[in-house]
Amino acid sequence: MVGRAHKPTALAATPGLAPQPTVTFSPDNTSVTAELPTGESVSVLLYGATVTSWKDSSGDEKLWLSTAAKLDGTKAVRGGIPLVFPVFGPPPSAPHPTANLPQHGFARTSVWEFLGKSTSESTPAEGAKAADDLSVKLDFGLSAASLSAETQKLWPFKFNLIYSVTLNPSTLTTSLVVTNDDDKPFDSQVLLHTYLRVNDISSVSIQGLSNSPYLDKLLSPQAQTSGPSDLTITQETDHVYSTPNGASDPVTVLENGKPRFVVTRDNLAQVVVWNPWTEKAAGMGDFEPKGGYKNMLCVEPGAVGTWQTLEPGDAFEGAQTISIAN
Ligand SMILES: O=P(O)(O)OC[C@H]1O[C@@H](O)[C@H](O)[C@@H](O)[C@@H]1O
Repeated sequence: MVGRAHKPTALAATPGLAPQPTVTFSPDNTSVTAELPTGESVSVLLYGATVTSWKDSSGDEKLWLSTAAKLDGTKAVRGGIPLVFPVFGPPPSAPHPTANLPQHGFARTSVWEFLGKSTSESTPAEGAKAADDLSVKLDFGLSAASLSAETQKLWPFKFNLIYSVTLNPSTLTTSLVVTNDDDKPFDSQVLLHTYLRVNDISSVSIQGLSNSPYLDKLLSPQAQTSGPSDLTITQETDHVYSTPNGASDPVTVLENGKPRFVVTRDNLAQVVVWNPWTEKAAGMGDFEPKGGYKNMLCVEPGAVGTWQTLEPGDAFEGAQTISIAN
């Protein structure tokens, strides 16, 4: 799909230097994988800059990916972390520049360019292993020029997106910078559509979304306010929370009362919680196994409550960090 003459390879081993992260391309050049010397890894498909895998040091997968997900660039990936831009959900029916775009926009169905990697290592705390501080960042880019002529016509703005995926031993950070390169303003929404892997949805609870205004996309009227209890998932769920303290409210996913993931946000005021449950999962051709809804929970930080209007030359940045809590 994407040719790349000079593939990055593992950094050369220098005697006396601590082992460094490796970055490798898949044989067909469609996906890039970074691995820390301690064994954690992350893989990103150039199609959509979709994170398709995040593993801890024991090889345990942290993201849910459908076994029927299309990874060949014919359809947005069902699972991992698809990237939503410039519109969340079905486009508005009222006249708006995003009105003709597909559901969740074009970022998740466009081929991104791999811009490079960087590594960092802070001074380790006394007694800590150097590798504990080691991180690797992969940068990806997408601009109007790389969209198909058809998509450029549907959304006629010059923009630049830089998506960075940073792997630390116990965290994954994904951040998006949107820059308006046009001479007119544009509106956009951003969402990081993270499919977390859980052992059993019936033992999951979610902290950090209580007493919060939210839209229930399955109900009319949609506007609701959550109660004081932790959220549990017992049926199809499609909620858009605007937490009281905005992006500074962390969201914790627990299983059997034990924290598994903590999601923190930067500049992303909303959190979508989505689980398709039985019927919706059954109706999605690329959702397999059908019982997979028991093993996934989408916790999706986003700026989707309103439109982010960017003036020419201005930029918007939003990020999530997912920490493994046990
Ligand atoms: O099937 P898609 O386009 O990937 O969307 C999956 C879900 O994504 C969620 O973010 C939306 O809130 C849901 O309404 C939607 O059904």
